[in-house]
Amino acid sequence: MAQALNISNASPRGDSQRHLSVSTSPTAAFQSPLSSFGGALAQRGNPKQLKPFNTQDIKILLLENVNQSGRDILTAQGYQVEALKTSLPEDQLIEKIRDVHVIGIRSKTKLNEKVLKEAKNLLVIGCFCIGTNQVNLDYAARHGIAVFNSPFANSRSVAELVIAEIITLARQLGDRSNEMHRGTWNKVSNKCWEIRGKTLGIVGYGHIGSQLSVLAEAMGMNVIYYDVVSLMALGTARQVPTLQTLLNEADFVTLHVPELPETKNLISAAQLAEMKDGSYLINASRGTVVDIPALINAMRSGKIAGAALDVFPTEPRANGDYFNNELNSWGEDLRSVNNIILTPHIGGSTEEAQRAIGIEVGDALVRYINQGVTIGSVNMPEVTLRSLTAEADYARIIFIHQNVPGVLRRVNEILGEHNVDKQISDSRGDCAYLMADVSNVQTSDLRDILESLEALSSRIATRVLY
Ligand SMILES: NC(=O)c1ccc[n+]([C@@H]2O[C@H](COP(=O)([O-])OP(=O)(O)OC[C@H]3O[C@@H](n4cnc5c(N)ncnc54)[C@H](O)[C@@H]3O)[C@@H](O)[C@H]2O)c1
Ligand SMILES: O=C(O)CC[C@@H](O)C(=O)O
Repeated sequence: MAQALNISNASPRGDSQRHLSVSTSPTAAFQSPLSSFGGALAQRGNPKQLKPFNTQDIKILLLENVNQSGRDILTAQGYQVEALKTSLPEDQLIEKIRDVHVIGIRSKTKLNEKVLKEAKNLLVIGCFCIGTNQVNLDYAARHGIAVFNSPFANSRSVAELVIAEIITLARQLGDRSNEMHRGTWNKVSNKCWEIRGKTLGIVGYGHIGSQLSVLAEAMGMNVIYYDVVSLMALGTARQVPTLQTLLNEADFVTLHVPELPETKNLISAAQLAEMKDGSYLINASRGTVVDIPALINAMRSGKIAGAALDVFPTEPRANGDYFNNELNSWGEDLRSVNNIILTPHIGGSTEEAQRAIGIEVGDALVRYINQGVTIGSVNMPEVTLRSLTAEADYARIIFIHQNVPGVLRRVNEILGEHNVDKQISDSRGDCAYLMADVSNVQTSDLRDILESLEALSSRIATRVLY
């Protein structure tokens, strides 16, 4: 089995050095020729396996109860996988992240600059969810750390939850059920409605919003939507030109936008005032999108007849933790309002969605670790090459570098002395990714190539796979 992987990674400022030569240990510096280069894996006629390292040296930390499907894919590769059920407090996260090559998270773990600065060996981050707002994507790209997510595997689950919430709010089911649990019979129809013929206003008509549109029409609702880009309407839905138009016309407003500076408090006192009297608000996007104290006021005044919140600006770290004023200053006020459904960020939490996410992100991580393929990355250019042929003396060179003029000329000077079979290069923002498959290279050639590439001032990270 081929055995040596060299990954070295330095920040553009040169303040961190990361070397990985895992014929013995992932943290040992690269020194020796790649001893088993062109070994048993290279069989003529089959695609070559780009797994030139001892897979058991790759250390992976999975947090927040990543689904078994993802864990299985990673452990089947032979990687060392540690899986924890919760997120970690920042100090413990920093301790752990220093040691690992891969981290898998969901929505709670904040991989900000402070944490990522400590992640000297980190190659890749897997977000086992849709949202990637919890990761500093630019910092990661500038340090050669690719980030992957699962862009739509839980969209249907969220859309179904919202349908359930629309009916639950329209019929005040939460309050009736709570009363029965307390032993009180309260048979009322006052301000309980059918949803047929009502207007649903969808803010953000992406993967979730558009799924929801189809389901809502099947229930007899009229659908309007507002999005910052012009998007094809499904069914008989209608795009409206402004958020205000949507708020003025909708009986139910549901939010499906990403967490961005522009979506912070997208719904605050002024927007709630624009909504129809007795209308409903649903937020299963991100907690920062709604100004919750303003919502509490609007519900207490009767302006808003009901709300469903699945996401909150600050969410507890683990199951069993309290949702109270220590977490968010308005926690107890929110809990006291009538006809409000509060759920613990479970929009995407179904068996189907979590299993699909585990497979999608697990596969993307394996492809990146073993082959350097970035298809699906949310912070790096998306680059792939077909598999190497099974020749013994082929290698794949990966050069992640700053996107500045003149780099390709320098790289081509280095690689130009060898037989480059295929090469691809792409850039995204400040980061560029070059992948080249070279043939007829000996181990001494590879060492020279590596040393020359690493000497380039534009270098962020260099990998050789063979
Ligand atoms: N509650 C959950 O468990 C759960 C599950 C999945 C996703 N989410 C959240 O839902 C969000 C939406 O998911 P998606 O898959 O539909 O995303 P998406 O990227 O497919 O769609 C988002 C849409 O919002 C639009 N948009 C962006 N800024 C806007 C603005 N200011 N005003 C109006 N429209 C705007 C975009 O143009 C896009 O069409 C995710 O970013 C994630 O944060 C939550
Ligand atoms: O599973 C999670 O923690 C996040 C779910 C959802 O918000 C997502 O972004 O996919």
